[in-house]
Amino acid sequence: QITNNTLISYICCRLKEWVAIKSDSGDHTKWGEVETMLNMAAERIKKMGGKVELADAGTHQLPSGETVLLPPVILAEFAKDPKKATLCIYGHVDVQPAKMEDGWATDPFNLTEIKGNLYGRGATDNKGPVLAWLHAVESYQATKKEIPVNIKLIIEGLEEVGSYGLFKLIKKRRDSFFADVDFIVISDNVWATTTPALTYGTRGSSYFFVEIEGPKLDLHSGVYGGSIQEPMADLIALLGSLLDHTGKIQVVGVSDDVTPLTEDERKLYDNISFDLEEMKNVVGVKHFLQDTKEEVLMARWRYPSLSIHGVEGAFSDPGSKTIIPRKVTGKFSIRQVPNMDPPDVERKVKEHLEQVFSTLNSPNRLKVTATVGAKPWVANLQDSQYVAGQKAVKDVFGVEPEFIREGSTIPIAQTFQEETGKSVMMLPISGHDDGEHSQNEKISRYNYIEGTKLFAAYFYELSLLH
Ligand SMILES: CC(C)C[C@H](NC(=O)CN)C(=O)O
Repeated sequence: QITNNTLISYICCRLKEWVAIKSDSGDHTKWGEVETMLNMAAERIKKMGGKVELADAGTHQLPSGETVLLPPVILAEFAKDPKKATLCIYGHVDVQPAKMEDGWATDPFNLTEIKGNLYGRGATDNKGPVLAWLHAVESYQATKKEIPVNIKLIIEGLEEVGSYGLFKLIKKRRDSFFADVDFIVISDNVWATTTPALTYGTRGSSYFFVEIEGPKLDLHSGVYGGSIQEPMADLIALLGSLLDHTGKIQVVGVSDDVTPLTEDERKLYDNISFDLEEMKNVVGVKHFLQDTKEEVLMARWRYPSLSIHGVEGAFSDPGSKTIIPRKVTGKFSIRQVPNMDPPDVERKVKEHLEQVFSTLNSPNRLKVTATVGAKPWVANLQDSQYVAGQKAVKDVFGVEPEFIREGSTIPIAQTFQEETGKSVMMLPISGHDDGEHSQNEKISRYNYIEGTKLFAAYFYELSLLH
């Protein structure tokens, strides 16, 4: 007889094993770890009786021009009953980079429980939720209950860099793997508050590399300083031209196509129990750029934003070094919303940077590369999946879910909807303070376990729609 506590320890141990794999997809030289993680997930699904294919995702050209082989994508399915609806679950097992030196309180790759929270890179984004889906399937198997829907899985290892190869794979498998799929569900985002939520929109994203190349070598600033135009100074001028102090993007025309806010949409914000003061404490800021709850949420979810992420090649170690770096690459991204179009945004950004660069009269070389190019996604709230999701939340948590959008990007969401023509819903189980991509990312035991129950209930509620 297995007790509840033993079972919970067991599923937390599984998350510990998954978090221990450093499947950071940001650096292509480390994609071996991503493959290890995919193989581990594939083995787990096989042990559960699933049929697994590690589908070839093709190749990808890096900004450097080098072509690399992509890690495979897991396409899996459990026994099929033609009388039941088929649900396809999407998730990813790659993670963002993480280092102790970034300011983690515990080793990011050693899942550590503190006061009911499980800390580790990928705990919430997205290894925890992927395992929760598998555990929901296993809960039916272990209790010898028929799973009320047919289950398919698509699990990738490059979501955090823009899902390279996945767009083509979905097109290729539209009439085979996806032909009998009725619903697609994704759990790769967070609640807005402590109330469970159903997500009906995510922002898209384009990621930019701005390279400035100057002298042949890094130079001594005492010897050459004052006599050459420094790449870093050019880059700072370019990066500084992108945003004003109110957060408004300065690239001409970039925000022109944003869908206007309707009264119906505005009303959706009234019922969200988002507390501005609490959120200020969670992130540690004195104030947001906007004043009201609605304005802050809209800025995060339904308007575009530009963020500057880093500079490669600049001196960034502790201590001082009197160097003029020869080549620096600035990195920033623009989150996009309906009806913005990533290729159009990318063209406007390149034109803007070239125009500003021309005013610097610099002898240095400018190169701008755009990657990701992920479209925003918005669902129809009348979609029947939302009825099933709403009921499942009520079954498990005893409350009505909040209907929210999400500021981050699930690159493949819109492609799923466009290419397969199937209904897509996001059913998050991650907490609003889980710190995706940040130091001390975590998932609470509560969300991990109750989230598993939510997924099991969702299978049941979905089957009632069919
Ligand atoms: C394209 C991005 C890197 C994708 C990434 N997605 C998530 O974090 C989803 N949880 C993002 O930065 O939005």
